[in-house]
Amino acid sequence: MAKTIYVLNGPNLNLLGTREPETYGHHTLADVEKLCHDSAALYGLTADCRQSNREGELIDFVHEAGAKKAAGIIINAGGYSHTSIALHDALIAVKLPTIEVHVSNIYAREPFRHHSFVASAAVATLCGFGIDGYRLAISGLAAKIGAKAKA
Ligand SMILES: O=C1C[C@@](O)(C(=O)O)C[C@@H](O)[C@@H]1O
Repeated sequence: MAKTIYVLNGPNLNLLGTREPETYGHHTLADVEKLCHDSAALYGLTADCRQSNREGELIDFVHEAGAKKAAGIIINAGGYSHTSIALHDALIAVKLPTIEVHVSNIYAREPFRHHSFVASAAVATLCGFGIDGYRLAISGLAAKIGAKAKA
């Protein structure tokens, strides 16, 4: 079974910790990535964590995950969630189980955040749990792919 999950974070998520802490909390991207490494390890999986502020680079990461036959993708595409048909198409193209994450509850925010192009390419979306959403997403992905928790 494939062991690597790609954890992709999009634009401005490198600013977690200092960016609008009232909305996104005080945890940093480094905290997110450590949480993902630790959460994946519980299931014998490895998290390959990437962040980019560029749409094309995120698409390249999705293609790479597909080419390497990764076990799945966890993605917070940030603002591109609401705009990027190209990212949606890339996720559909690689056919990997994908879980969408948002730190904030996008449905309790401005109407322009209520639609996500990523959502329709994903198995599930988690939003509003803060950075714990990444841990929950990895747990959900592990269940989906049949990766059992290590004793
Ligand atoms: O950049 C982000 C972060 C976000 O994806 C979240 O994690 O809550 C929500 C998006 O609407 C926003 O553009």
